[in-house]
Amino acid sequence: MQETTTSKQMSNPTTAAAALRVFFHDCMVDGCDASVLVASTSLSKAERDSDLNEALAGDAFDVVTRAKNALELACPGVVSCADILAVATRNLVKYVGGPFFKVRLGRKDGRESVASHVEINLPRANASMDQMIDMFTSKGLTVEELVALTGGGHTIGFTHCKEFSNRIFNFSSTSEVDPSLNPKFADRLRQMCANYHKNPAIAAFNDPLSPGTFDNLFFKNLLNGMGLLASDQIFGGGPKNEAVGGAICKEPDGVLRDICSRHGED
Ligand code: HEM
Ligand SMILES: [Ca+2]
Repeated sequence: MQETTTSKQMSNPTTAAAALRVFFHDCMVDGCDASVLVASTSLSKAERDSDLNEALAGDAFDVVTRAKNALELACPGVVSCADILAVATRNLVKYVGGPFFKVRLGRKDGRESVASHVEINLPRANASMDQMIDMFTSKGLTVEELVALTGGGHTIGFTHCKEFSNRIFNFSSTSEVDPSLNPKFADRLRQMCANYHKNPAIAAFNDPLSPGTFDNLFFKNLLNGMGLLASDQIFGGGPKNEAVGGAICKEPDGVLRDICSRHGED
């Protein structure tokens, strides 16, 4: 397993982010049961083919397939794809600088994969804070976990221009770009995405300062107006994001404010 994940990451450095997002999209929809890997049939449309999963990167599916093939040869019918996805993601996150943690095994692969379950369980880039909180707390995750997991997810990987184009082109009748964006960052994004209609594959780094490393720069970016997605920037709080109706740092109870100040200070 270790060998499969390491060699895949070395040959395709986008694999870690790909797997982490697929794991997130799997777990949020009917639990971590690998239902996101299941293919559609003529009778039913699977999660994989829902609109929200359209851009999941092929490297993630490939690394699971490779590990599954190797494990089936060694011990047929023992290790589930759900466990493989969990362990592969852990290994890959560690490889790009993240923490090591033990993964408890024994997940069973789901028999059901229903495309319509995706939309109600996963947030989009224009989700409000309340929608994100509702989705996470309905799975037993706290608000702090929502922020930590999203910061952990978006410290690596890419986002296609269409996910944030409304923030950099024709934002409102008074402003071309979202005022919560750092103006220089917005300029760079506008140049990069100028032709995104013609070339929808153009994508920007989620964390422009350290795109391939798992670290806490996501949080520092937010404080500088460099959250790529509107949903990310909501977590930034502070005066810059009043326009998008944040902010987690402004909560009076102190708990949420701690998350921002902790990451903003060090
Ligand atoms: C909670 C709100 C979240 C929203 C609205 C959101 C939304 C998005 C969107 C729109 C993209 C860009 C997809 C594309 O253009 O291809 C993306 C990428 C990504 N997300 Fe999230 N996400 C959220 C939370 C998370 C969490 C909790 C994780 C993991 C723990 C995560 C991991 C990732 C990763 C790794 C990528 C990059 C994928 C790649 O480069 O292949 N996200 N997310
Ligand atoms: Ca990073």
